[in-house]
Amino acid sequence: MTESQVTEIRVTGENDYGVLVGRGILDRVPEVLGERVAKILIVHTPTVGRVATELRDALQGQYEQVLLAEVPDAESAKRVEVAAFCWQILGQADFTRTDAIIGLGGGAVTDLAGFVAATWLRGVRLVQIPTSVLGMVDASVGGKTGINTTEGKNLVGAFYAPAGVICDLELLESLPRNEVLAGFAEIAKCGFIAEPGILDLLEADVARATDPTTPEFKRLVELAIGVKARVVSEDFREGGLREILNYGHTLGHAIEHAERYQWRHGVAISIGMMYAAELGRMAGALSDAAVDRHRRILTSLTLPLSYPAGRWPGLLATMQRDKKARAGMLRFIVLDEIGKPRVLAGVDDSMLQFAYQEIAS
Ligand SMILES: NC(=O)c1ccc[n+]([C@@H]2O[C@H](COP(=O)([O-])OP(=O)(O)OC[C@H]3O[C@@H](n4cnc5c(N)ncnc54)[C@H](O)[C@@H]3O)[C@@H](O)[C@H]2O)c1
Ligand SMILES: O=C(O)C(=O)C[C@@H](O)[C@H](O)[C@H](O)COP(=O)(O)O
Ligand SMILES: [Zn+2]
Repeated sequence: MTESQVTEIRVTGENDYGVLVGRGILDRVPEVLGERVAKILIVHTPTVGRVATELRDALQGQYEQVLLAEVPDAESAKRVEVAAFCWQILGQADFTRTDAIIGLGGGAVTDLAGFVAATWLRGVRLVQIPTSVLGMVDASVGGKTGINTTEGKNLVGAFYAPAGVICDLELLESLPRNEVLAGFAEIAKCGFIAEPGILDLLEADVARATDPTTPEFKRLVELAIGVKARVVSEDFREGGLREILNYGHTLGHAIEHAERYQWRHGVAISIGMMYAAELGRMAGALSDAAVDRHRRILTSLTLPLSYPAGRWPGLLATMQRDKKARAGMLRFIVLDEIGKPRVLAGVDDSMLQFAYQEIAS
């Protein structure tokens, strides 16, 4: 694929903004930033330093000041000390409410940049430019921003909508293959919870589906963003429906915490989805065939499906801090069938452990 159309997927409801998907589309940044912006802070990781510098150079003549904030890579960016480093730059450069922040990087950076934008002066303009598959299909799209704490994943944050999101598929050229595949955990998630067409595309030819240069890849990115945009448009603040986007995350986040945030999110979520599938089967509805489909698809993406047996007590303790828990009661998203998610609450610990035994290594 040499040329591609620019697709715009809109998030509506409480907020209204577009998610652009195309190739070589960073010239759309000023249009998405909108008028009146004078100063811009581009928050990025070292891995996309060259893109950040080129973007700054391209914007420099058009704005009063364009600054770079290079932050630590991956989950190390999602710490309060790093947010404070960004706040310090904004303070020292006198950023006002008409100035803007650009998040440029993987999901960890867009989560951090979003949180900084939400908190600086109680909210300044934010444009997200995700550079990983996961950032494009999920993290940058729905306005969930946040950082981790010692106690758990994403425990501090805000719902804060961007002015727009720019998914330039050319930026994926430098993304390592294992990161591409980790991002596909969230694409598969959208397939399991709402869009079985995603699963069909993955099953038809996983090599083409996961090759960022193919039309199939672009289609999958658009389908996954479409699922997220539809859900977020209906329930931005997670009053109910939005919880389905957390499929696989109750255990997945506990695994990330157990691994001290050294694992990729998508890798942990893969195990979490396999667990949720087993739980769905035990809760009485999900068929053996659907559970096997989870296993086949996640395996075809070379994602893991199991976690050591002895880790269960620690995982169970961490899951108590999951944001879906209510009054000390854990709640999971499970499927009755592919495309039919629901909340499963009030499950006793023995059933939870029984399901874990199915994925324990
Ligand atoms: N806010 C949300 O709704 C939401 C949704 C899903 C995930 N998340 C969060 O997103 C994070 C995971 O995102 P991720 O998988 O992108 O991880 P990440 O941000 O850690 O990026 C993965 C790795 O890829 C590198 N990278 C990114 N783009 C690159 C590029 N173009 N070239 C070379 N290297 C590149 C990064 O520097 C990093 O080393 C987690 O913190 C997760 O909690 C948030
Ligand atoms: O957008 C959502 O809502 C999601 O749950 C998407 C998830 O993929 C994402 O990992 C999110 O950050 C998890 O949110 P949390 O509220 O469980 O921290
Ligand atoms: Zn996720």
